[in-house]
Amino acid sequence: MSKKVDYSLYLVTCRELLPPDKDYYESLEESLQGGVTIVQIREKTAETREFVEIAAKSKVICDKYNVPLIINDRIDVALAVHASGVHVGQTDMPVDVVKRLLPVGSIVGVSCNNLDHVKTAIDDGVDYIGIGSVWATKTKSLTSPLVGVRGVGVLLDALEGTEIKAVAIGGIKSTNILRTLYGAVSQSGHTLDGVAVVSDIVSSNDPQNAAANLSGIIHKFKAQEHLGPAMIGTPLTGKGVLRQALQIFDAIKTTSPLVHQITNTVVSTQSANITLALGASPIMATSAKEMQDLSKIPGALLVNIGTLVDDTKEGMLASGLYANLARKPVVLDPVGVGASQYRKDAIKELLDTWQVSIIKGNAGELAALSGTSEVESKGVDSVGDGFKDPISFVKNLARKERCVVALTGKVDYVSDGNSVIALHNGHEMLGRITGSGCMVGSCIASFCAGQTSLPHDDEIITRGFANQYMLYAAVGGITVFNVAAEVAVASGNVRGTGTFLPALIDALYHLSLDEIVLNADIRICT
Ligand SMILES: Cc1ncc(COP(=O)(O)OP(=O)(O)O)c(N)n1
Ligand SMILES: Cc1nc(C(=O)O)sc1CCOP(=O)(O)O
Repeated sequence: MSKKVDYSLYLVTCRELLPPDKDYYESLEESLQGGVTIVQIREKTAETREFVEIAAKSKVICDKYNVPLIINDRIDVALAVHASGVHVGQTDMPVDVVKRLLPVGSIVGVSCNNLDHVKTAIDDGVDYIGIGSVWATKTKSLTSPLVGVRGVGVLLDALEGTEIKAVAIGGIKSTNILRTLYGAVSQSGHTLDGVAVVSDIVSSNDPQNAAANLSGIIHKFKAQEHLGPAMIGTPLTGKGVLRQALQIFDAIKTTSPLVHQITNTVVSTQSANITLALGASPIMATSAKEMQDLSKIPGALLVNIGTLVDDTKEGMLASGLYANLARKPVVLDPVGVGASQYRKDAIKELLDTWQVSIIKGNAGELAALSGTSEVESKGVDSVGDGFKDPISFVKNLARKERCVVALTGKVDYVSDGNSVIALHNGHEMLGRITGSGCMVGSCIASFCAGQTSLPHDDEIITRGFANQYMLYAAVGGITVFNVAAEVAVASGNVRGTGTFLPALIDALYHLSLDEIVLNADIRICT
């Protein structure tokens, strides 16, 4: 039976990281006052006597706050101070020996970096596992590969059906804790029981505040967790979704929100023009150096990897992180992700670094992103007829990535992990010009920016970055673009692909609410 332990904010101590003049015990007590729920004493250089002395004094402080004290590696020290348990690594004393030596009821935790470690930990019957390192860290030199946020989810899968708890460790700080909590999720929706932190608390001059900051984020996350991946409470209707999308369309026209777009060099100009035609305002900055400043102004961020280079990737990584911190929606267009290992690695890094609100891609791109070979791609194009069951595919991917997913094709499918909506508008001319998919991304991002001026249901918006409007934003962005294509061709001004693009921009510029209502074909699948 698992012991009742609150693993949510797990402090691992490190005297070497204390700020100059900061007393170790003072720092520990302040951390506890800030909301640390479990403490591990990790002394890598102390002599045994000193270790025992530190552990004994720390135990008195932890007892005052009714917080369990764990000892790193040293069973003798744990026994000497009557600690609540021990944490061991893969090369430390084997768990069965640890369990034999410690009093019954002691907490035993083990470090895990891969699936084999987790399987052994299950067989050994540990109480919790420490999964790491999730992010890069300067606190210790790592000998195993980084797990990455989404990699933690894979290890959580292996814990299904057990009562073993899991914390993530390594490089976790206030700037990435939300992504860590959100992104580390098993296929059935299990999330971390907590996060273990060293430097973000220990090296702070104000550890109480540092811990309180982390604790606040964890509690908010845990409070929303039971709400599950679904973002819309009431059953959807095609008309209802259209009404919401039109509301955003109207908001774009009246507020002209700024949309930050880091896109590819092939489509940059036409993406900016399509954004302007819709009524929003584009900003196409790419340098990592200005991302913090820029995150404050735009209503949404679009990241499109069509012509990815290392410098732009740095900008993308930074922009998403700052957008997350500013709670601005992030739209990801994984253009041609299946084409090269470089793109696959980049998408993994981006999705491990920030929480995305909407992922939009064709069947080949989304297949590559999700790791299935069901649909192949050729360059940036999808090959073949797409997924056998696109409805289940988008729903599952939305649940896995905790965002809205838009699968584009002859019919477009949009899901928030609960509902799936099929969009039947569009024209075959869109497939004959370059960048139509990228322009759809700009339209979706404009809708994401447009929704910020609308009144939000507080309870639902706090579910994360993908609030209830994200589904409508994806539907709205795709629908207006596709309806504009139909209107452009019907106008009689299109003589070929050369005249189609300006006619499309014109049609979008003049598109009225009535035209959208008349033409939009939005169907609820589930
Ligand atoms: C909660 C938690 N997880 C992992 C570790 C790492 O432990 P270990 O592998 O034993 O490495 P060292 O801490 O000994 O460097 C941990 N301490 N706590
Ligand atoms: C102690 C430890 N164990 C790790 C593992 O991967 O098992 S990473 C790590 C250090 C974590 O420190 P910080 O929060 O400062 O990054």
